[in-house]
Amino acid sequence: MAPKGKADALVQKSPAEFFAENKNIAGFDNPGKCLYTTIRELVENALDAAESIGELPAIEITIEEVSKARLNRIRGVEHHDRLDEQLYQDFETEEAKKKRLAKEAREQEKLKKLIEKHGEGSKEAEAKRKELAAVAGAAKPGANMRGNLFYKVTVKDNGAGMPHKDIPNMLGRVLSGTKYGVKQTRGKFGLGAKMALIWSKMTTGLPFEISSATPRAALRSHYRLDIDIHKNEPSIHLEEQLPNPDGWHGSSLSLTIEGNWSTYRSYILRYLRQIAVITPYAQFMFAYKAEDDKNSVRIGFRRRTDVMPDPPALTKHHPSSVDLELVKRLLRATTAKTLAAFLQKEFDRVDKSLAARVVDEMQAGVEGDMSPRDLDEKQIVRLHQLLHEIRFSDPTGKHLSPAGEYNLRLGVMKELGPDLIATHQGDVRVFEGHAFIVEAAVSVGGKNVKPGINVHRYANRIPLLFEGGSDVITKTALRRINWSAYKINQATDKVGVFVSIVSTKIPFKGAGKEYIGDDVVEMVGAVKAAIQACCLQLKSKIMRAIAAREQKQRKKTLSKYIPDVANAIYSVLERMAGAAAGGGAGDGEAGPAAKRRRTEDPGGGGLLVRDEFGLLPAVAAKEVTAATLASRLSEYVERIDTDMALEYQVQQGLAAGEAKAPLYLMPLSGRHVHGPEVHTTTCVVKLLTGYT
Ligand SMILES: Nc1ncnc2c1ncn2[C@@H]1O[C@H](COP(=O)(O)OP(=O)(O)OP(=O)(O)O)[C@@H](O)[C@H]1O
Repeated sequence: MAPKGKADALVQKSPAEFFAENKNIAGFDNPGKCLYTTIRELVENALDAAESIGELPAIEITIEEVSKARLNRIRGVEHHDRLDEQLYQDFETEEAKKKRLAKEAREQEKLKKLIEKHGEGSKEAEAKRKELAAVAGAAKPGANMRGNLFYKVTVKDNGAGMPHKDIPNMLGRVLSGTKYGVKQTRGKFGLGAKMALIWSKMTTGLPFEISSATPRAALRSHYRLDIDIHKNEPSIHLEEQLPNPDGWHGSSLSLTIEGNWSTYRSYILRYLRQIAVITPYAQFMFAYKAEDDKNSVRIGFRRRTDVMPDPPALTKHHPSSVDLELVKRLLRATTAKTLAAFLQKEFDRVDKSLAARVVDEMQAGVEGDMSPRDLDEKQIVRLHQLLHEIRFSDPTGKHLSPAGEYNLRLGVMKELGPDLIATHQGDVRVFEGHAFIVEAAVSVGGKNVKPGINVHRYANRIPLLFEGGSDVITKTALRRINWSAYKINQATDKVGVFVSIVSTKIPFKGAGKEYIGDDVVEMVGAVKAAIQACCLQLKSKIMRAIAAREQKQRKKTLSKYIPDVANAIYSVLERMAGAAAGGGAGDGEAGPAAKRRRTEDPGGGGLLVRDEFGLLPAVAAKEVTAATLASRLSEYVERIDTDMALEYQVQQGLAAGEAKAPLYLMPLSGRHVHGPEVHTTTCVVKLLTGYT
């Protein structure tokens, strides 16, 4: 607060200072989350860099534990022996220690009792165990002290690399980047890598270590650089260009930060697993190197296809997406000589004749051959209004690069191995002049899937792991889909919902790119439609599965009774055959009727027997036994089952009105256009839809 009577002094902040003070806006909330977000930002840059040159990404991610002692050695800080132990937060008197240990023992005793009463793994025991894990260590003095949690994070890619002279600005100046154009990219704000550097600066003070080479470069750049937060400027510690004899291209970025592996380990691994699902054409090698090697982790997510989606293309601004300030900026920066040429050159969906009509509509003395720079303030305002009032065709969406149903399906199959899966790619839709495409996969069953609806979200092919509750995908999946209408039990079935949205503008809430708001009506509609389309496909699969299950069950039930039924019938037949042989009279009829026998029950019960098939003599001669009857009954059950299955298939085919088309087998060639796939237990049949 300013001293009384004095006004607050005016202070200006650099963007770097602002983000350093509000790092949670960019997803850098606490040490654990910072470790996660650092990995995420570097991995996403690596993927963007490889895809931008059409290279199948191969990415190495290493997190190396750095003890405080090692960190101090790196920083040149001398070893420090404590003089006065009692000064420190982790000091504990003998009495306090005794009390703490006694309490811990009591809690362990309670857990033991719960296990005895409800069993190991029971709900009660697990809840207690969780409670103990949550408070473990928290009661220890000094628990809040920042401990030994430092990590060297290195991410290496085989991407486009960075031009030598641009590296300091790209990685040492907040809000600078190459992804501000109208293009679908994972990065957008020119912030992520610098936030990681700021975090490193705030916690360890160590700089960025960067190696990078562009394709076919004879030299490789090596930088050690830092950021001057106050000036928002790079500060270079080391700059050199080294020979690049093996023609390597890509980047390797390394930072040493404070973090918390144990609390964010599961998020980091989940993130990698999910990015492997949506990017099956990439290879990720992950290594966590602990100081104690037994705690180290190594995981590889192998490339599962060489089919990479076409890279996204740069497009122009759609007229309905521009604001007044952007119109002014475009007018200033354009190389077009006339207003008509400006409209045609700078905007999507504006051809020559439409540009001329827009200029005519400007009126007030504006001519098509007028220079864009000569427009006065009022004319610019008029132009901006017209751009929003005139009906322009929607963007085509050809510049977008969705993962593709093939990749999405492949990723889900490989990671979850579900029992059933359906995928769908929606049409190109538009919001605020930006095209977007929603793709979805819905799976049922699979490994490591919890019962219920498990939502997996992707935006521009980035997995989104946090703030799910407010996200358009989660809300739509949980609240706007009537799962039971598709024969899916929302509570007990293991349902995986994967939704991926790609666009030149993802309406993220916040610079941390954690979730997409639920307030964009167009997006809500597209997400719902994509999930429903998958559910519809699943419904027929599920109904077929249910019918097959019921059929199997029916057969099992019928077969179970066969021995008893055969024995019962046989014993009746045996009695009848005995009675017939013992004096029953024929009915005297001729012809076919001669086969029939009528006999009176020897017991006098008045039983009338008609032996339609001439069975009784065969029974009497032991040609027909209980075993014969059982085998004939089994055959019959088998036959009606096959008949019913055939009947069902025919009805399904007719009911679904499926179009039938001839099917041919042929060798694959590069000219074939891939269509959907048919997955069986032994093979995958690729359907081809034509030639290029
Ligand atoms: N591995 C890399 N390979 C090539 N270029 C890179 C790499 N990492 C970063 N860059 C370049 O540095 C720029 C800045 O990266 P940074 O992570 O700060 O922001 P961004 O990716 O553009 O956006 P966002 O803040 O949304 O992540 C990028 O735009 C890109 O041009």
